[in-house]
Amino acid sequence: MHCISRPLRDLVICPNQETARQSYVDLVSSLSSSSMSSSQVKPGADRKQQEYENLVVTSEDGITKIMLNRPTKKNAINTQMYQEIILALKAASKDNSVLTVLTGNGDYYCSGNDLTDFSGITAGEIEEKVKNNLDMLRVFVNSFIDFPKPLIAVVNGPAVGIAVTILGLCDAVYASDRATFHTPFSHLGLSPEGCSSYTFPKIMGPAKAIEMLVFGKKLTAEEACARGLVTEVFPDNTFQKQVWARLKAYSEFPANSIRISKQVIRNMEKEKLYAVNAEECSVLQERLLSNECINAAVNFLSRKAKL
Ligand SMILES: CCCCCC/C=C/C(=O)SCCNC(=O)CCNC(=O)[C@H](O)C(C)(C)COP(=O)(O)OP(=O)(O)OC[C@H]1O[C@@H](n2cnc3c(N)ncnc32)[C@H](O)[C@@H]1OP(=O)(O)O
Repeated sequence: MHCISRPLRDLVICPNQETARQSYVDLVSSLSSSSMSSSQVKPGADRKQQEYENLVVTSEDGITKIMLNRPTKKNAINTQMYQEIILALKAASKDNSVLTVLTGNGDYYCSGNDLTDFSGITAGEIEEKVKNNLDMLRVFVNSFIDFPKPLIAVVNGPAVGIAVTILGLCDAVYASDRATFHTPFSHLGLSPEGCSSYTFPKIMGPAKAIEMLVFGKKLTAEEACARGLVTEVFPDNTFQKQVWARLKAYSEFPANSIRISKQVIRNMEKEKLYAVNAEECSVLQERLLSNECINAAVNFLSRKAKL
């Protein structure tokens, strides 16, 4: 026989409105007190700090903040930082926070992939290094695709390369009016990653996506907002105050409802995004070994070229 809990049974069969109302209250409180599973979140008041080499991660008022922390290198993402972001996202996906925020320390949001990553290795080692890095990139991008609760980018300054493409997998993007958005892949002999070959045409239409991803047009924050990549732009002098007040208000919404609604909106696309990510990484693996790319990296390292 099908078994229903006492408050629910009372609710279903009770003829008296008053008793029914009380039973409903009992049911709701029994659900919230006893059956909160580990995958459900409740807004936490915890504040914790885990040590990373290249990130500062804090949790407060239901918001976990992951701050890229290599300001002297414009927050360029090196191998260790990729791995730390993967770990920080994993931890944030399981913590009590309602929202997770990515931001940068200093004047840049992020200058993209660390172009010195391939320096100091021999010609014989390069193929293996590229393969390992691309395996890591695939896991990195998948951790954005899989992230179970709203992931918000607080873009405090210029963003380059992978720091821009990954925004297409974020759920909201708030930008300072000082921020710019630049994907100079062709300039570097590279090709799009972060699922941008799929998300950007969806967000802004193919012609505008090609202007960015193929021809490397750098956008202002207002232009990125007009194209739908950025949710809202704030004046730089009030940026932090306004954005954090907004996020604090959002973090007070019912946590499970927010998380489930994000998943309903995003989950439908997951399989497609995994496939796009795998294809982009496979194309990029060849690109990274091309003369076009090696020459661009050498030019940057020998200080002959920057953006
Ligand atoms: C894991 C798999 C591989 C994935 C590959 C896919 C690629 C994705 C991408 O992200 S492509 C984009 C790569 N990024 C760039 O091309 C930016 C390169 N940097 C610049 O052009 C400039 O540094 C700048 C415009 C970002 C800033 O210029 P400026 O304001 O004049 O500052 P500096 O150039 O003096 O920079 C200060 C300091 O930071 C170092 N730095 C900046 N960006 C990077 C970077 N991307 N990689 C490594 N280092 C970077 C710069 O060299 C300076 O260091 P120094 O003080 O000289 O030690």
